[in-house]
Order: sequence, then structure tokens, then C-alpha cells
Amino acid sequence: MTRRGLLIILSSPSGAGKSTLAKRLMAWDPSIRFSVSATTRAPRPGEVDGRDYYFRTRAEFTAMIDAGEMLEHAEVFGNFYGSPKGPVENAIAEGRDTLFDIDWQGGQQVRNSTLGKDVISVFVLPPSINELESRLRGRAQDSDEVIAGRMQKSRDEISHWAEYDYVLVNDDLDQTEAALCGIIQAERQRRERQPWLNDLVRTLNAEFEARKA
Ligand SMILES: Nc1nc2c(ncn2[C@@H]2O[C@H](COP(=O)(O)OP(=O)(O)O)[C@@H](O)[C@H]2O)c(=O)[nH]1
Ligand SMILES: Nc1ncnc2c1ncn2[C@@H]1O[C@H](COP(=O)(O)OP(=O)(O)O)[C@@H](O)[C@H]1O
Repeated sequence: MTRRGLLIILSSPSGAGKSTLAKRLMAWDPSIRFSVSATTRAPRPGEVDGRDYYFRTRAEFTAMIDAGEMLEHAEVFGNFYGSPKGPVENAIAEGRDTLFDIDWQGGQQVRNSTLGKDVISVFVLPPSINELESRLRGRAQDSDEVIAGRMQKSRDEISHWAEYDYVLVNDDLDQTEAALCGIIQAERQRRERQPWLNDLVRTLNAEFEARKA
């Protein structure tokens, strides 16, 4: 029996490294599908519509909610963000895992949805607040004002860490990546029926019997 696809939720304060970890997880296993969110925020340089986000007007976004197309949605930093439902349902049925880069509000909604039993949630903490700020600045994509707003919101995001199944401190990137891949591998194994294991245990039992004889 093939297992149902997992919903892997990655949350963190902005700048802690979840987009970087998401990219590394998908490089480790390209079969993992990224849930492309819809957002009303403006694209950053280099971001592509349909790949990084579906960039939508407020009216278009509200229409998607009204049509019941969103698995979850929330307001973050004054913009709306939401995860389209259809592609996730298809992936679950096909046994493909989906990765979500969403905030704690989205995490709660997906966990409490009818798809909640397929959720694995991971919260990423920065090693320190100074490091968080320098990563946000290092990304060089936001103004001082935007960075200050994100730093303020970080405390609120961090206060939800204990709601998650796993918590990783993203100090050394390679180590955090290895830990994340390890979590996914272990959670998959827990859910997979592996007929060959039955065969192996049958053989082991036969070997015990042979020793007794
Ligand atoms: N609830 C929810 N949050 C989202 C969604 N997409 C992105 N976010 C969150 O919105 C916040 C801002 O994302 P973004 O503007 O890309 O900034 P960044 O995380 O600093 O790169 C982050 O905490 C994301 O995890 C979504 O579909 N739903
Ligand atoms: N472990 C790490 N050590 C140093 N820099 C990191 C680490 N993880 C991510 N970064 C850098 O920090 C910045 C913010 O990371 P990003 O993945 O965009 O964060 P988020 O998606 O959580 O907002 C990026 O420039 C990224 O290259």
C-alpha cells in the first residue's frame, strides 16, 4: 500500500532560514512538491509569479477565499498570504509530500483542518536575535523599515514554537539541513508499509526455529 503524502510545515521568524532550508530539502528529494502560496505582497527582485508565489491583488485574493480555494490564509506584515487547497489534495492522494513555508497562523489552521493527520510541523529558531537581524540585513532585499517590522513580529512568531512537532536551531546550515532531512526520512518510514520487512522477519523466525532444531 502506498502511503498518503505528508504535509510538511516549516515556520520560523522571518530571516531564520526557512526558505533556504526548504530549497535544500527539495534538492535532497526533488519529489517533494512546494506549496506555492498566493500573496498580496509585491514581488521581490528575482521572484517569479507561479514559482515563488502567486502574486495577486486583494480583490483576486478575496475571491479565492470566497470560492473555498484556500486550505488556510492569514494576514502577515499587512499582506494576505494563503495556501491553495487543490494541489495539496491531489498530492496527498498520489502519495507525494508537500512542503509549506507558512507562518504559525497557517500552521494552526492546517493542523486543525481535515488534513491534520498528515501534517509534520517543524519550527526553525535562529541561534540569537543579533544573528536573525544580520541575516535579514544580509539578504539585502528589504528596507530598514520593513526589517524593523519583521524583527518586531519575530517575537510573536517565536512564541508559538511549542505548537510544532519538531524544533530546529538553525546555527550551522549543513547540520540543520541534515536534521531536517532525517526527520522527514523517519516520519516517512513510520508511515510506510514495507512488505519486504515482513519477509525478513519471517526469515529471521525461520532461522530461530532452525537453531532450536
Ligand atoms: N499563513 C500563511 N503564511 C504564509 C504563506 N506564505 C508565506 N507565509 C508566511 O508569511 C511570512 C512572510 O513571507 P515572505 O513575505 O516571503 O517573507 P520571508 O519569510 O521573510 O522571506 C513568512 O512567515 C511566511 O512563512 C501562506 O500561504 N500562508
Ligand atoms: N544557518 C545559516 N547560517 C548563516 N546564514 C544563513 C543560515 N540559514 C540561512 N541563512 C541566510 O540568512 C538569510 C535569510 O534566510 P531565508 O532562508 O531567506 O530566511 P526566511 O525564509 O526564514 O525568511 C539568507 O540570506 C540566507 O542565505
